[in-house]
Amino acid sequence: MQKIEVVAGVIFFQNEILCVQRPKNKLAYISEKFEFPGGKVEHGETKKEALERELLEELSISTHIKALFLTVVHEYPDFELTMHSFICEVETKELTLHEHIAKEWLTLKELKKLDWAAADIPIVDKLLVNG
Ligand SMILES: Nc1nc2c([nH]c(=O)n2[C@@H]2O[C@H](COP(=O)(O)OP(=O)(O)OP(=O)(O)O)[C@@H](O)[C@H]2O)c(=O)[nH]1
Repeated sequence: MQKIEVVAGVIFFQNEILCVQRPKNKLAYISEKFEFPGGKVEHGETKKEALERELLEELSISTHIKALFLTVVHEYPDFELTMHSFICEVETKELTLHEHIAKEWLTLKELKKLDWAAADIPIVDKLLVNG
């Protein structure tokens, strides 16, 4: 099975976290799901470099990447995903959606109301436990 390695940012502005919605996709299980922004690590890049690049490309934002939060390995029907999530901070909510179709800034207790990609659920759960 195809393996994909992805980095994703859990981006805080004060006590709110940025959640972004993917566009429609032929794979129903990721189509229009919410996720933490990021993308694939390219050859020769560190994880942090990949995340900085993806956040600039997808959202036109620069973030302060603080620490690795959780690595999730999830088997989707068509590929195996390894996703490294990092806690990040921004100083402004200003951004532009270049690929996603919607965004929400939510507090921890609001996160569960969204329809998350399955691989993101362990990240959401850990955020809720850590409070
Ligand atoms: N970035 C990101 N991808 C996720 C998350 N959860 C999740 O299942 N994925 C899946 O990981 C895969 C890679 O994501 P991506 O499409 O953002 O990567 P990318 O921008 O480098 O892709 P591309 O350049 O091929 O379009 C997608 O199939 C996506 O559905 C998440 O929270 N963040």
